[in-house]
Amino acid sequence: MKIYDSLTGEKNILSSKKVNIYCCGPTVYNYIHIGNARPVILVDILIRYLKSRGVEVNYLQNITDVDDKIIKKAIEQNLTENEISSLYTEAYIKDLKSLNIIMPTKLIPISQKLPEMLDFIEKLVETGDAYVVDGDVYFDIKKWFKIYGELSGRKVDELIAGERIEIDLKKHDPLDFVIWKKTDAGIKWKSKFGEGRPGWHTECSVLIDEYFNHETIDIHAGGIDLKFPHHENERIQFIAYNQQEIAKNWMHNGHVTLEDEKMSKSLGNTVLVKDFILNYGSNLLRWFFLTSQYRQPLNVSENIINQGEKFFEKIENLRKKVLNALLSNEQFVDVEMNNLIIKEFNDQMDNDINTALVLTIIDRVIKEINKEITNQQETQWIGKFKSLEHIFATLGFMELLNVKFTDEDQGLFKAWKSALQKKDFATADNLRQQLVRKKLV
Ligand SMILES: Nc1ncnc2c1ncn2[C@@H]1O[C@H](COP(=O)(O)OP(=O)(O)OP(=O)(O)O)[C@@H](O)[C@H]1O
Ligand SMILES: [Zn+2]
Repeated sequence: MKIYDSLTGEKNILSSKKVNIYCCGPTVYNYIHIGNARPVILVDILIRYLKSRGVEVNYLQNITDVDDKIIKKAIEQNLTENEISSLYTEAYIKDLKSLNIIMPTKLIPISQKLPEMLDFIEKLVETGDAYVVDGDVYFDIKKWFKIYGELSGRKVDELIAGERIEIDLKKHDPLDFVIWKKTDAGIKWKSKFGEGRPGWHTECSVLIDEYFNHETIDIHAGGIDLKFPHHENERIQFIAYNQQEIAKNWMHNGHVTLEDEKMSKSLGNTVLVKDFILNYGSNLLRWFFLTSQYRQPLNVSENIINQGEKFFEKIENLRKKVLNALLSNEQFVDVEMNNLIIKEFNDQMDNDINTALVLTIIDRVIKEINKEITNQQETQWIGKFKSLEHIFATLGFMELLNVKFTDEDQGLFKAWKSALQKKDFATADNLRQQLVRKKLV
């Protein structure tokens, strides 16, 4: 398959049978909003697709459970940092489950990897890639001027001018960033530099380095907002430490916006995942992300939610029609999935996960099945229906198109039809109500 790489701006071929993926996880000081769900669902769809093509996936995600924002929240709520981070880590995992996310192969709270972080930082100091000033440790960017900025596509002087980087007299260069932070507030660890905490950019580099055995991973995912400085800094540290790239492909998703403004905790314009699911269900959120190319911004609005609801009505109508056809018949010929449809689907997924076009395939196939059921073209529609089931499972929808039933259900259905034929409407009504309760009609 081809994946767009934000570093080179080109679509690279991903042909390996074993794929290592990392996606920056949440800072656990609040519930996640639907913007935060976009990278997670994107990676989930990618993983499900790769697995459907026989690829083995090793997927790591971090939990940032040490951070200034957590300390601030703990002070505000008169709780310990650990209480705050545990509460929101649990909430995050609960959200992942409600979103039908395949859990990462490993989910690591960064607080568990302090010795590894310190080893990493100490080595960077030894090699002259970092320097210590009064208990803080900074990454020294000057050796890396040639490649620093490549990911965000900006030259070093543009970065200095554009980012209004705070003047810090301790730094040798304005672009140097802290990798170990001296602190007297909040959780801290002892180190040879004094008591402190690791910097956020270092946490991801170290986790990747350790878990993937110093190897360049296949895909590094995350929202576009993390490109600079977070990913730029992750990359440069890894290169300094290992003399090789951190990732072969950088996969950045566009922002979810509300009234065309980035949804973000800091701006306070968030829709929480748990609230969205309560109101519209998690399938609708997944569908919402499928509607556009993942690199594009995506605006949430009443209009798009209405469109989503119509989409699921269409699926529900199809499900009932299929059930009716299946329940009315004793036997169906066993038909394989429709290979042409699966190929069309795979082709779009292979093209940098072109889900917007996948949705048009789904729409067309639904129309065809509806028509073929009406015309009783049994062998055709069953193959198409099976392909649709495969596509929905690969996209990670939950309980969609469920047409399972027991012999008893079929007995009930037949009794209803027979009562109708005999014009025994009282019995028919009663049987129908039972079928409705079982969602069979
Ligand atoms: N509006 C958004 N649209 C898409 N992805 C987003 C959005 N906001 C955050 N993300 C992504 O969610 C993941 C988790 O990010 P993080 O926990 O750092 O968010 P955050 O700092 O809480 O964001 P914010 O404060 O901006 O809401 C990152 O990959 C980030 O890029
Ligand atoms: Zn990261």
